[in-house]
Amino acid sequence: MTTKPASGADLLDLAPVMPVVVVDDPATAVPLARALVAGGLPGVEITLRTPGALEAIERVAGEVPEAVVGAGTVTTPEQASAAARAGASFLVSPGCTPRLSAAVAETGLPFLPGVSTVSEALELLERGVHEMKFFPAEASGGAAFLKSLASPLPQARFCPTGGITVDSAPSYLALPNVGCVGGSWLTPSSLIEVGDWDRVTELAREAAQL
Ligand SMILES: O=C(O)C(=O)C[C@H](O)[C@H](O)COP(=O)(O)O
Repeated sequence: MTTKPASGADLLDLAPVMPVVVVDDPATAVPLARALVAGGLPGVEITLRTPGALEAIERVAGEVPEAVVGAGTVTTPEQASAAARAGASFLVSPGCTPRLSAAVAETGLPFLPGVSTVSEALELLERGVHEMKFFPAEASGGAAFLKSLASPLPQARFCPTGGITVDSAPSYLALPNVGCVGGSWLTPSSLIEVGDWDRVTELAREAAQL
């Protein structure tokens, strides 16, 4: 059983990569999570973009205690509470609004709110939130943007996500203000559809060593 993250800082320190997954068939979520854990990546962010996502979270939470399963693409207060009820251990959003923050606070779960500008990061820092997702990372300036924030906002730490690959991940991970990167490259739908869990484990192993 993996220790559950208690804070955003714990999430950033879990592993170098947070796999971001789109699950169409909830039955695939359990072998998928096991494959990621076998490769050395305990975290799995299941995006709330498909009808089966909440069931997938529920199954992983119940059947894969070694995994740390969370919900991604949390964009409404209702999704935040539904994900918590399904057993999510953390929540991730591509952005952040006051309503969403309030709903997430009620769940008591660690949360990575998304930002893509300096002012958004400053606003979170003002509220005492130091760990954030940087989304969409590549489209918003990539590693160069985050590098520029390290001096003026040294208290902010990021999980950049969006367009990152195994090749571009090291340039982010080398920065002092990056804890981990998020990405979907470990779990392409082509592998999920055919159930090639060994390949997912290989990709996870490669990512865990970044
Ligand atoms: O769903 C969310 O909460 C998001 O913010 C978007 C995801 O993090 C990205 O879609 C993952 O990025 P890719 O690795 O480019 O696929």
